[in-house]
Amino acid sequence: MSDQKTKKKKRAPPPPNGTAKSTSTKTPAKKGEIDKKASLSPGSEEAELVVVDTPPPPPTTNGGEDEESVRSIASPVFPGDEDSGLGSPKSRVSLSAADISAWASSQKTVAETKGSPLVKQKAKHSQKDSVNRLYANSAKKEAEIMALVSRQLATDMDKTRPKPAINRSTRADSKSIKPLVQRQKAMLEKKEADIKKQQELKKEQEDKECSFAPKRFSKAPTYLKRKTNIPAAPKKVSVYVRVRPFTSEEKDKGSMNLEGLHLMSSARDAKPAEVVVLNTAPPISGFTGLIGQDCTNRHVFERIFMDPQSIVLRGGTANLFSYGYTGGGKTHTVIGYGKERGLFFLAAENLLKELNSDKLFLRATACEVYGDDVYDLLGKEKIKCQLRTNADGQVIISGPSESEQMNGVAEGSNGDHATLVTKAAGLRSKEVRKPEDLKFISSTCVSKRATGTSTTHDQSSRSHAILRLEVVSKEVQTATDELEQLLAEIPALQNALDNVKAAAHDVQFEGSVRVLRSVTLRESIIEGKDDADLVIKSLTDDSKMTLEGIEGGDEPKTAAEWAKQLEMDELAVTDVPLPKEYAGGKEERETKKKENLEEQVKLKKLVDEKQAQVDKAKATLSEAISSGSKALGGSLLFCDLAGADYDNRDDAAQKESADINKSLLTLKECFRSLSQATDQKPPFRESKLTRILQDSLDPDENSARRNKESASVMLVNISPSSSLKIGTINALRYGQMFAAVSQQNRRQSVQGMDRRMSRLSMVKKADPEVIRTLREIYKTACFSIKETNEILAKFEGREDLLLEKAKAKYWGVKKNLVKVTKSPPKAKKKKPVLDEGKGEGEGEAEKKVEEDGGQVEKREEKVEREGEGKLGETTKTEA
Ligand SMILES: Nc1ncnc2c1ncn2[C@@H]1O[C@H](COP(=O)(O)OP(=O)(O)OP(=O)(O)O)[C@@H](O)[C@H]1O
Repeated sequence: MSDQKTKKKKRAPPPPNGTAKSTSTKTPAKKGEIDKKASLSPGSEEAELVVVDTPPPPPTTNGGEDEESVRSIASPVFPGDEDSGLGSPKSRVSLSAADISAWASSQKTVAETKGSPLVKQKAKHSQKDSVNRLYANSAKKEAEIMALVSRQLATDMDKTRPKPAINRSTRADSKSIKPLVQRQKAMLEKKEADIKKQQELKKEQEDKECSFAPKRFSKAPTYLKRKTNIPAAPKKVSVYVRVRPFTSEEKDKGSMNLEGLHLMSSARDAKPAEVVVLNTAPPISGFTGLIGQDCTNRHVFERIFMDPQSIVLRGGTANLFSYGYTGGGKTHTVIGYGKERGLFFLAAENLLKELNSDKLFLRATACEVYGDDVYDLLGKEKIKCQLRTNADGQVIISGPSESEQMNGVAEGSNGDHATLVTKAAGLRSKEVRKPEDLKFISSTCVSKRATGTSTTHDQSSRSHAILRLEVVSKEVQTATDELEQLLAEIPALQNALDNVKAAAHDVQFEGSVRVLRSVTLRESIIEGKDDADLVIKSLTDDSKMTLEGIEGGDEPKTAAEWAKQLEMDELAVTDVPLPKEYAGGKEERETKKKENLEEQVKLKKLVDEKQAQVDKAKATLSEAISSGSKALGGSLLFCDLAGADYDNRDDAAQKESADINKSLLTLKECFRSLSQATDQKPPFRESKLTRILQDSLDPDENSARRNKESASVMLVNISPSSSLKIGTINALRYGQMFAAVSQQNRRQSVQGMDRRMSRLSMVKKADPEVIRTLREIYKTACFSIKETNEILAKFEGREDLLLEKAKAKYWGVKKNLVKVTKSPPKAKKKKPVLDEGKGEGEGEAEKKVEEDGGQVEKREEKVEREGEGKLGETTKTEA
């Protein structure tokens, strides 16, 4: 920056009473600023401006055996050259020696130009003119090259074939093309065979994977992430109805069967429409299956839960929901009575048997959601819990919090920072090493559930109970506990640090005063009141003020008027803190400030140390998991849902029903979303029940689960008794809604998903060999890497098709299906137009991509039409 330009910032003059200190009035500039200014020599700013409009550097030659004749006229860019620092294609246009010297002199002229903006502007214009002239020359020459090369190629290659897009840049001499094509044809045939073989092998491998999930979705969880807006694969959701037998009480009362109710199990392979549960008009049907009165719990387990449970062995989740009115048989099915063990027991027994390891066991937790509250059911008393979301966005259920003294942190010197760690324990858990260990759940949890009067019963379950069993090992358990302990300490330490930081201000300042201060200083100094500040005595409504300690200060003036009178830069009204008064004066204040700073440093160190420990604990946990069984982290979830109500009861009871209905509807919407391929997130956040279930139903990418597979089964438990008709029909209708969203969406999405998956699998699995071959073809056809990349991006997921087209078009490899009309598309006439906004190369690349893509798409259309037998006039293969 020139010296004349440097403006001096003036400070307020010392007050007339002479109390002003000679404190430096200079604004401390930031380090970066000083460096920047220091590095700018006079005229460097102008030099920077010149760079913007600088034409391309002199041409650089590219290697190649047969290209001398072409290269002497043009110096195009080829695949592999883009890293050579040549810049955009525009900058690579060939220039003659005269052009170069003209360019160099214009460069010099401009670089030397300094002084008034008008001169600079003029220099820039003349430079621009010269560059434009150069480009116009180059474009003319380029057109000549194109014509030459096109003619040469036409004689060498099939004349009926559309000309390769060699119009802008070419390296290969026309003579070299024929042998090259032959060599590459041979190479290509070999590659084709290899590619086919590899694809077959891959397919075989994929088919072996994932025995439970439908094969077409088996790979989905690994690369279908919602984050990338790619629809997630539908999750397996099945909905069954179980009809229980009459109880002895019902038999004694002579209860009648509900008319039209099917009591026998449906065939395993029955279609949902065939699974009629109740013959009403219209019939209640559409379920995955009906489990009749003939089935024991073991039958039920084997039919509906054995398969989903196999996911747990791979670290995934299997969820069982039971729904129905009181007396429908939920507890009988899930927990079991007497000798008839429930699915909870049978699943755990089966899982432990399958795990077959002393090192692995299950960790059980149990909680219930009642209205808007969550309770831990496992233990002597029911404990109210909180739902919170951790740093990873995962929902954590935490019990009552406890505070304890933080290690290594003493009471702060001012007594003003936290020294207690507040930790909230997670849900209480029990180890399950053998199925009998589950007994405590039936004895404690079930009895503690909230019950109440529903429309039909006085012992209706009014809460949703959630029981979980997770596969763990001692190492994983220890590492998890340690990590949780450390994670609980970090917020407490951070709080302590924040408190000390906040106290730093109070140690130094007390109250504030309104002053008139230079705008520059206002922004750069946040210190308290400075002796040089102009203290405002009064401020009027029309922004005029009187000042203290200034001659004539009692005359109200605006900030601008004061600035003018005092010959200062812009002034502004600012509130500044007042330094705190200590008995020991400034010295004591400085000591306090120093102590506070030391405290901050100490706590910051502790936070950093704790964070390092957390990282280490995470690594330990991760190591414990990865070195252990792949079943680690797998879980079983059993959810006994509260029955929905359709009554108009009053007050609390109605609110209770509303809460239940709301959460059930949200659950249904989540099922709907899960069972279809969508990039929409299921509405988990809309109810506490679904928030808790989210990580089991649809673990997202932040989930700690190693395997994010999950399968859910909804079981509607009903009584056969006609006396419970209303409750039974309501439960069935509710279940039918779940079944409908699951089946219908599944059916719909299977086709869509098939298409998407086949495309996505291509996107994902684009064979490197195919890509490499495509690159070679485009390289031979003189496409730059940039152009090639654009074409590949445009045809992402359809590389195989592109390969066929490209082979046909550029290598003359005949393709049975690919046909073109008699007249090949006319090559677009190139215009050597150069606009400032878009470089020539860019425009051409776009055109070429469009052209290529357009042709391929047109031909695809033809092929499709041919498949329909409508392409009678098509006569000639492309080659
Ligand atoms: N499949 C079955 N076979 C024989 N008895 C059954 C069956 N299902 C349920 N029962 C009996 O029906 C009665 C009610 O069952 P259960 O207690 O499981 O109902 P529930 O839906 O859990 O009710 P609540 O919602 O009140 O807990 C019990 O006496 C139980 O033994």
